[in-house]
Amino acid sequence: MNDKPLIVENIEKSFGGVRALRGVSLQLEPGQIYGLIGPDGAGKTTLMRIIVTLLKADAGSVWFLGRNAARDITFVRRNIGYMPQRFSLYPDLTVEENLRFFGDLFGVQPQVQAERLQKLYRFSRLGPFKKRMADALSGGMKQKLALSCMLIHEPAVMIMDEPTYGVDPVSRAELWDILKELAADGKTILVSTAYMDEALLCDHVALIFKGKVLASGRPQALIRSMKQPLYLIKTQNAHGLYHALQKLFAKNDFNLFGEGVHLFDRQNLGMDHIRRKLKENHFPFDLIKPIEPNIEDIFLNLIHQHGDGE
Ligand SMILES: Nc1ncnc2c1ncn2[C@@H]1O[C@H](COP(=O)(O)OP(=O)(O)OP(=O)(O)O)[C@@H](O)[C@H]1O
Repeated sequence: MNDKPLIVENIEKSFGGVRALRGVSLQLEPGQIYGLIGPDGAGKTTLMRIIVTLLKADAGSVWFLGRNAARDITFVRRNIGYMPQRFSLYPDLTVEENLRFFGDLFGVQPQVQAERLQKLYRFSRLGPFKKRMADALSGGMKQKLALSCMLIHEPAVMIMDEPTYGVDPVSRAELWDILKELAADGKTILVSTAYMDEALLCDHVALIFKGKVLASGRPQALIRSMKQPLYLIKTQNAHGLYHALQKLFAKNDFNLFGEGVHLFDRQNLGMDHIRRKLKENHFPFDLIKPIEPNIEDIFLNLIHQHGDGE
């Protein structure tokens, strides 16, 4: 029997006419941080709810530690940690009371709880706030408490739905440090995010869009797989340039970023040729230079290749 932490095979799920998942497959290795990267509505939450047995798939299967999840719901729920997007802490309980509540819920003995609380305080740095009401915590602290509540029964596999959503950058970095520490400790983590920069913090990512995995692999390998030259065209007027470029290039060739436009040179025109064209057409730009793609470039490129996912 294959006892990989998690195998997802060809999951399909529709809500009425909406195909939320169209044949999604993933395989997680022990101790891996596996990122599910995609924009709102890509299907990340639906997939996670199916994995943790809160929702039934229309087709396909989930294997959790070698067992068929749909047939062994109790085993899955006992051994998996799930942190939903809107995690319900008890606002009028303190940090410690929340942790103990979840400890009781998962049947963790009080003396074991006491030990685990100390460990959780250490890495969440919530120790000094243990008597504070959950409601009075900052957004980042609430997320760390939610994560700690999920960890009190020490699950081997964790499913986290956008744990850093809406959290300030410092708390985001702290949460990622915690995930890294957990993975180093042998825990397997499936984490979703809509923040592209977080993809680089994962060992492996699946780029998901409109219910389909467009690509999966190590983030750096995905970046290296991009063979076409990519140029940054810097400008003070990115929107103006973006619209102007529509006259010269196919819409799949360029994307708008804060500092300007990223242009994929699909036709191998070369930078000098492109620079000349921009000047001839009086397009507003400061400079053009070759750049390394980032994960967002890769994602946008894949979305375009798939005909915007349809
Ligand atoms: N209970 C439901 N009823 C109808 N449609 C749903 C339901 N749940 C999800 N959907 C639809 O399925 C698609 C995938 O949604 P899902 O919430 O899984 O995406 P997501 O990637 O998690 O995005 P978000 O971060 O916004 O939750 C969307 O089109 C959504 O509107």
